[in-house]
Amino acid sequence: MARSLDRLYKGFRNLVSLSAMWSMKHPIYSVSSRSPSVRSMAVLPFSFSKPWDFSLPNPSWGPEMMQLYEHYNSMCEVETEGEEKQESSWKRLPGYNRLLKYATGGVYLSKMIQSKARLFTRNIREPGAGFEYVLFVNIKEQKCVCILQAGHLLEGPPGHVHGGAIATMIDTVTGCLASLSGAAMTANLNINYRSPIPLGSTVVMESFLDKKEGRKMFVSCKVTSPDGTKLHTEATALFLSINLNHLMGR
Ligand SMILES: CCCCCCCCCCCCCCCC(=O)SCCNC(=O)CCNC(=O)[C@H](O)C(C)(C)COP(=O)(O)OP(=O)(O)OC[C@H]1O[C@@H](n2cnc3c(N)ncnc32)[C@H](O)[C@@H]1OP(=O)(O)O
Repeated sequence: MARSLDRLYKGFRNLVSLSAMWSMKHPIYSVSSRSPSVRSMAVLPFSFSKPWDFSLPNPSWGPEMMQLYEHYNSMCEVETEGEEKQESSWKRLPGYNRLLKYATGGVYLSKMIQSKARLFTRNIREPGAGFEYVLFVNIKEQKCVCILQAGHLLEGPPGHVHGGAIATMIDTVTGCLASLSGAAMTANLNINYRSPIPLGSTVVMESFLDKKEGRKMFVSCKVTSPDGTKLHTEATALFLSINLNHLMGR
């Protein structure tokens, strides 16, 4: 089992390169004109044979979410300098509800633990109802950006996003950054909620690796409005790299 876990984590590391391939195979929906009624009726074409990539646009995505997606997605494209083609340091990460299963071609932790396990942030099937998000990473700059559209099932204070839902997404974005070079777990997460996030709105979450000391990774995160003028949330987190056996209680 330890060997399977090692293979599994190597698979996660391959996600970054896999993402480019995946986006070529799955053309983006046309979402230019959207009304709320169209959004609520939209149904994702879930496939039971192929993993569904939740980080590609669906009809529930509003104009701000789409605009930001297109902005970061265009930065993932191959850069050309004169005749030379250079791979961009930005990558879009595909988003699966069983990340480890689909990232590793069949070897997955969920099955070892429980076949019904699903990634917390990807388990609401109604498009637009829960966490609609896409993650972009810049390995060179050790930076992760998440574009989040928070759906109506994430309500905390009336009309606004629950603080726990915000914390979940901060943990996801910072955790993704910390896990790029190996498995890591959150040891500490400090959050300052500066201004409430309206339900249905889109926010930008930027995460940076501030410092690395042995197994410790100090990561920060900032949640802002799409134009960056309004600060919603700030956070710092400590992640510790782990041996995957840690999760198996060894
Ligand atoms: C995971 C694999 C998946 C891979 C697929 C990737 C998918 C990527 C996308 C998904 C994204 C989602 C990401 C979600 C990420 C979570 O939500 S993880 C879930 C929440 N976190 C947990 O449940 C962790 C529970 N805690 C633990 O398991 C253990 O306490 C830890 C954190 C692993 C640390 O234990 P340990 O390895 O035994 O470390 P320990 O020897 O106690 O301490 C080492 C050092 O760290 C310091 N330290 C430890 N804890 C703390 C603390 N809380 N505060 C300050 N310092 C501390 C110690 O003081 C010590 O310092 P030094 O003396 O060396 O200077």
